[in-house]
Formats: sequence, C-alpha cells, structure tokens
Amino acid sequence: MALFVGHFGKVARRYVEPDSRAKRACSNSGLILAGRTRVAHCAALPSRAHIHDSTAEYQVQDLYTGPPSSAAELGVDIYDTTLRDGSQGEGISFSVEDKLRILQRLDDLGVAFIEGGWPGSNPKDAAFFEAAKKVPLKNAKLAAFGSTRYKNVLCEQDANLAALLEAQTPVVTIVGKAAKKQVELVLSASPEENLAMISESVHYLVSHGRTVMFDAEHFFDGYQADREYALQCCRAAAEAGAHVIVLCDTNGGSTPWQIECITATVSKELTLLEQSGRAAATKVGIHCHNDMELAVANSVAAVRGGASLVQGTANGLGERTGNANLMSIIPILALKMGRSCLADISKLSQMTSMSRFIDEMANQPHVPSRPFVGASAFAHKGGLHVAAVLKDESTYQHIDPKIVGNERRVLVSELSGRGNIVSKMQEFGILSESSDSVKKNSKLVLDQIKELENCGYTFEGAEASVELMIRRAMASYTSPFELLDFNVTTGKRSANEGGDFSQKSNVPFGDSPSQAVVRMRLLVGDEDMCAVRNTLEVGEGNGPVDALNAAIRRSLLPFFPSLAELVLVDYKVRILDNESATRAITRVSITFKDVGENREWTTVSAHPNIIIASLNSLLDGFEFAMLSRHGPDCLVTASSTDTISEGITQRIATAAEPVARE
Ligand SMILES: CC(=O)SCCNC(=O)CCNC(=O)[C@H](O)C(C)(C)COP(=O)(O)OP(=O)(O)OC[C@H]1O[C@@H](n2cnc3c(N)ncnc32)[C@H](O)[C@@H]1OP(=O)(O)O
Ligand SMILES: CC(C)C(=O)C(=O)O
Repeated sequence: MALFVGHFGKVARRYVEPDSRAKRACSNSGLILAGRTRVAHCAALPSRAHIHDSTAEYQVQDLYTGPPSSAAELGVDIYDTTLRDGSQGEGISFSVEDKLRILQRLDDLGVAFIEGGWPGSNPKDAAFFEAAKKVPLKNAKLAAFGSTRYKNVLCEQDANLAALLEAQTPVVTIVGKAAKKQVELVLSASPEENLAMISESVHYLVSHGRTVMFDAEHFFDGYQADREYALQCCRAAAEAGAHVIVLCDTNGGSTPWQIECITATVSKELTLLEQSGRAAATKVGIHCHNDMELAVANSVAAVRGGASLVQGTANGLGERTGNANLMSIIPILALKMGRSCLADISKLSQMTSMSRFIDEMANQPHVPSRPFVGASAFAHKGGLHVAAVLKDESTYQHIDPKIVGNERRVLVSELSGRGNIVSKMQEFGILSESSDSVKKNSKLVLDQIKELENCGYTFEGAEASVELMIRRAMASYTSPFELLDFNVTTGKRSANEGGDFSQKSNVPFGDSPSQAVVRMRLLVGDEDMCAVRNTLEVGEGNGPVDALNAAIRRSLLPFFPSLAELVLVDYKVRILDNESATRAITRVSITFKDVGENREWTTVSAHPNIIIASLNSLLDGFEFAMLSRHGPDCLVTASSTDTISEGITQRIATAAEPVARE
C-alpha cells in the first residue's frame, strides 16, 4: 500500500511504502510521512527532538506536485560566479587579464550570466568592469555584484550601490540577508530595516534600468528558523522589481530533499505574488555551497523544485569548501534532466577543456577525480572493468566521455587483466600481429607488470614504460640502443676547483662533482642502411644522475639529433620501504618533454640502487623519444642486434668501431 499525504504529485506517488521501522520512528517523532525522502530521513533520525527540519510542515501545506511535466522543455539559465565567489576560494587570485580571458571563455561556452566581481570591493574589480565594457559578449550578460545599501543610509548616498551603477552592466546582483538571526546579529539592524534595505536597493537599481537579481543570503537556514521572515525578504525583493530571487544555501548545510521542497514553496509563493498583481513574473534561482559535498546535488534538486537559474563556479572554486561545480551541473542538467542550459548544446564538448583552462588560470593542480571532466572520470583500472568496456563502453561508463570532451583511458597496473594490455596495444597501434601472438604477448607483459609492481614499480602514470614493455615483447621490435656498461663517480674536488662542500662555501653544491662513463651499442640507419656503432662517452653533472644523463645524451645526439629537443620536466623519487633505510627500494619516475613536438611522457623504474633506478628510467625516456619521433620502423626490424650486426658489415664499410669522442 502506498502512503500519500494531501495532494502530492506524480513524484510523490511513485514512492513506495515506507518500512514499518520508519513508520514507527516517524510516528514517534510526530512527523508526517510524505514520500521516500521523508522516510529515509525519519529512519535515520528517530527522534524529533534531534532534528531541525521544517520540511515536515511545508510539505503538507505547500502541496508540492513535483517537477512540471513540461520540465524537459524548460531551460535553465547558468549564472557563473567564478570571477566573484570563485575568487573567494583560498589561494585564488585572478588578475584583470585572467578575468577578461575567463570572461571570454565562459561566454564562448554559452552560459547566460557571468558575475564579474564586486566593483565596490577593490580597484582590481573596478578595473575589470571598466575593461569589460569593451568586450563584446556573444551569449552571456555581465553581472556586477554588491550588497543591499548599508543600514540607515539612503540608496543615493550608498557607495556600494554607486559602484554597481558605475560598472554599467546590464545585470546587477545584490546580496541581502534573509535570516532574522543574521540581520540582528551581523547587521545589528531591525528585521524591518533589513526589509527596507532590500526593497529600496532593488527598486533603486531597477529604476536605473538594471536587471536585478536578489541573492537571499542564508535563505535556507533562515527558512528553517523563521519561515515567514525568510519569505518576506523574498517578497520584498520581488515586489520591488527583482527579476530573479536567488535562494542561497550560504553555509552549505542543507540537504537535497530540503532544498527541493523549499524551492518549490518559494516558486509557488512567487507565482501567487504575480497572480495577485503585486509583483511581475519573478524567477527562482539557487546558489549552493559545498560544505557537505552536496552543492551539486542541492542545485539540481532546486531545479526539480522549480528553480530556473543556477549559480555556481567552474571547478567548484569558492569560499571554504567551494561553490556548486558548474562543470558537473551543466552536464547533469543537459544529459540527465533534459534541460537546455547552454546557448548551444554542442558546447558541452568544451567542458573538459574549460575545466583545465580554469585550473591553469587559478594556478591549481588538476583534480583527476572530478566527475565528467577529470582525467580519471573515464579511466578504467580493474581488469574486469576493462574486459567489459572493451566489449561495450556503457558497461562501466554512464555517458560517452566525448560528449563532455573527455576520453576513455585504460590504466595498467597489478590489477590489470589481459584486456588492459590488449587495449593498450590498440591504443599504441600495435595490434597488427596474429591473435595468437597478441594473446601470448599480452599474457607475457601482464605477468611482467604484476611482477615488477610487486618489486616497487607503478605503471599507472608511466605509459611510456608500458608501451616499451609491450613493444619489447614483440619479435619485430629492436631497441635502437643498448647500454653495455657504465660507471659513475662522485668525488670531492679541491676548493679552488669549485668543490668546496662546506656549509661556509659560497658555492653550496660544489661544481660538477660527478662523472659518468657509459658504453653503448647503437643501431643507426634506416630499413635499407643500418650499422651498429659502439660508443664510449663521459658526462659531467651536478650529481650522478645528471652526469649519466649528460653521458647518454653525448652518445646518442650525434646519431639522433632530434634528441636535442628532449628535456626532463620532472624527476620524482619515492622510497618504498623506509624501514630498510639506505637499503630501501627506490622508485624513480621521470617525465620528459619533446619540446619540438610538444609531447610529454613518463617512465618508471624501481631498484634498491637509486642510480640504477634512475638510469633505467632515463634510458626508457630516451628510447621512447626515438620511438615517438621516428616510429618503430625508423631503424631496422630484426630479432636481435647481433643478427643485424652481421648483416651490416656487408652493406656498410665504415662504422662498427667503438667511437670515443672528446
Ligand atoms: C555570502 C557571500 O559570499 S557575500 C560576499 C562576500 N564577499 C566579500 O566580502 C568580498 C568583498 N568584500 C569587501 O571588499 C569588503 O568586505 C567590503 C568593501 C564589501 C566592505 O568592507 P568594509 O566597509 O570595511 O566592511 P566590513 O567588510 O568590515 O563589514 C561589512 C559591513 O557590511 C555590513 N553588511 C553585511 N552584509 C550586508 C548587506 N547584505 N547589506 C548591507 N550591509 C551589509 C555589515 O553589517 C558590516 O557593517 P558594520 O561593520 O557596520 O556592521
Ligand atoms: C552572496 C551569496 C550569493 C553567497 O555567496 C552566499 O550566500 O553564499
């Protein structure tokens, strides 16, 4: 038997009967059951005394009928406040130039409104609005943000309102208190004075031709404490001509079921106000903070409750734990709720690049686990997942990543199955071999990966080492070089040679205290002409790894000049078993960049000897550089260098001698 209270709409009717425990709990607590959300709430919190949730009353009173049946056709305006509330996040500071670039990118994405800052707050924001006057926007309207007038001041004399007008934006958004406690405690004003501040400020800005949005600060908390006063604040703004009343979950402490129902109540209130002729049509907006990791859920719940404008920031930047993340909200609205929210829906494919762009501008590291746009959002690691995804992507993906400009990735690790390796073979374009050999090779590589991860390697971030491992398992691949021998020394030089390591020295690290000698065998040439060259080179460096890097480069560069464009961009060392002290296994990951090709890759190695771990990682990096520049067939294809070596003497008269260079 389903349980209904009052005139609950289609959403409520779909709810199932609550279990008896929940019923008991609710009747104990004096709450009225009204759908699944209430049931869950009651079951979790059996005592009315412990909860503070006025949804019990308004659910019955407000006859919430759920989202409109025509919801799918209704648009939702996206109001981006990255440049205002986003910059209230710790560590975020945009320059005027940054702000202008972000403005243009957001406009291109197709959001409806962009809040540029608070012109009355600081010279930078004022300068931004000045500069923005010259920036034509294709899709968005620019909004300037500020507060209602100060208490006991006329609007005409309020500096903040003057700055808002001076910004000359089509839209002005003002924040006002919607919670009695905040009014009394923070503004030290009477509730009536606050209503006058709201009403007069909105009216003043509207009379100056602005589209005004009223941000009802602390609305949801205010509603829980004194529903009538919170609604009065909204009515005051609407009656004064506000175009949108934005309900703010300022402290981020509300839940989706509260937000949905309370938003529905306000929507209804504003409709009544419009029908009574006391206000023009007023939209409801939502502004959520992420203090309970619910800002996105709360925002979309508000849309279900009737909000048709959503405020948020790119990547969820913002005060404390941030604002509602538009990089999630936009795809949820478009793809899961069928609500149009961008000027051109195909721009959804810019979401991933937009998110990365904001990371760059905000100087924040990329967060891979971000839904929709993070590097891991569609990355598959578990062997079972990969095997399934290879058959059909939808087995472990809720959408096609391309829709939001992201991509599916397969990670390789000790949790892989053969599918992970086969997928990598496809990705690297090396699946031309017979399926038998693919099977054999994938098993071989998989076993090797599991064994090496057990010894301290992690291949997840080191795709270059994975590709090399796969290629090396193939009969048709020959490495372009081989390290025959090496030796590294780190010594102390006399002070007059720059080798004074004492704390007092003004050359704190000494001068090139390490030397490396490497003996290599190189395979040079192409498919028609090739030769084996043995080299013996010395390199100097600040330390042993630097010296090895120098020696390897000296060996390879004369034959592979493109390596001049190879730079090391990161070198990470991790001690894996601290308790073994200086005998511990060290993992070394090195990231390289081919600046000519603008391509980066990472290699990994692990060894109890840090020099050997570094050396192997370096060698993988150089080999991958050649592979990536010249392809696997740039040299010769043969099963071993020895075979080639024999063939070469017939074709090339020179070479084959050890080459010792200065
Ligand atoms: C929830 C939000 O995110 S709202 C946006 C918050 N963002 C910011 O605060 C960033 C920009 N802020 C600023 O640059 C400055 O705080 C300014 C320029 C706005 C004001 O600076 P000051 O004049 O030095 O005041 P200060 O910030 O110390 O205090 C705020 C004053 O505004 C009053 N006030 C707060 N909210 C409102 C409001 N909605 N309407 C009118 N006055 C308000 C406070 O009562 C306080 O006045 P009081 O000290 O006389 O009680
Ligand atoms: C000013 C408003 C929009 C705000 O940031 C909040 O209340 O959280």
